[in-house]
Amino acid sequence: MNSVISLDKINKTYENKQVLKNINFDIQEGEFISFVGESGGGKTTLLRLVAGLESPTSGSININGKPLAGKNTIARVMFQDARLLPWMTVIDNVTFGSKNKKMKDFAFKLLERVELGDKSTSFPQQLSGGQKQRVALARALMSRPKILLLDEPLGALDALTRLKMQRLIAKIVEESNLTTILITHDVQEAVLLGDRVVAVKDGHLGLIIDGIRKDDTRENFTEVIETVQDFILATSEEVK
Ligand SMILES: Nc1ncnc2c1ncn2[C@@H]1O[C@H](COP(=O)(O)OP(=O)(O)OP(=O)(O)O)[C@@H](O)[C@H]1O
Repeated sequence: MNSVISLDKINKTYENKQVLKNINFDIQEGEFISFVGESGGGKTTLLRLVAGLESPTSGSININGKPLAGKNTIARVMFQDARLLPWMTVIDNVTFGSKNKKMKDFAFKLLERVELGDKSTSFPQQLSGGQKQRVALARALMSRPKILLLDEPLGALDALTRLKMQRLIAKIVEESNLTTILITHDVQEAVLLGDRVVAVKDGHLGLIIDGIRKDDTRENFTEVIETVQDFILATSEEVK
């Protein structure tokens, strides 16, 4: 199988602080990888490198076998805040204001997929937090990316909305065969959504474990969550 994302001996240093340490990791097409771990462990930095928003201090990132130079054009990022433009309607936020008929038709389809078909002419301030994130998801899908990078996108949502969004993201990612990286502080979310769950420890990929999407018995689910939680808690104590 071909790796869509391949990280080879990645190091990243900020102002003498080494944030990522010799990261080697391959992600296959259509895989969903969850990164969890202590705050400041380097998860967002890793995601920014894959997005091409920053470069590694050393090592290489290959996307579909080619070295990444500059912005990753087949990836889109979704953040904790939806970052919608308040003066534009929902549909214009998705099309970036384009009046092109084909783009608008596609944007409408995407809004239907995120169950917001009836909100296309609303403005962001008329939407709930979950609805805003769904617009952000539709906007991320507008350029038909192959890679979706999710930086704690559900972090600000209430528990029930979060559960609904998790299901929606899982469905859309599966349908579109998107290769996905999710950063989350929620271990349950990481295990539920991820084909693999990676606990990031002090700049290293500490624990790598299969999620439960393909093997979902309740017993296994609890076991996987506990393993990840134990690892993260042990990590925090060591760091202190
Ligand atoms: N642009 C920057 N300049 C200097 N230091 C930075 C920069 N970006 C990140 N860092 C530092 O790198 C470390 C890792 O940050 P990063 O945001 O990747 O961690 P994280 O695991 O995503 O944390 P969190 O879960 O809190 O978002 C932190 O110590 C942070 O202060």
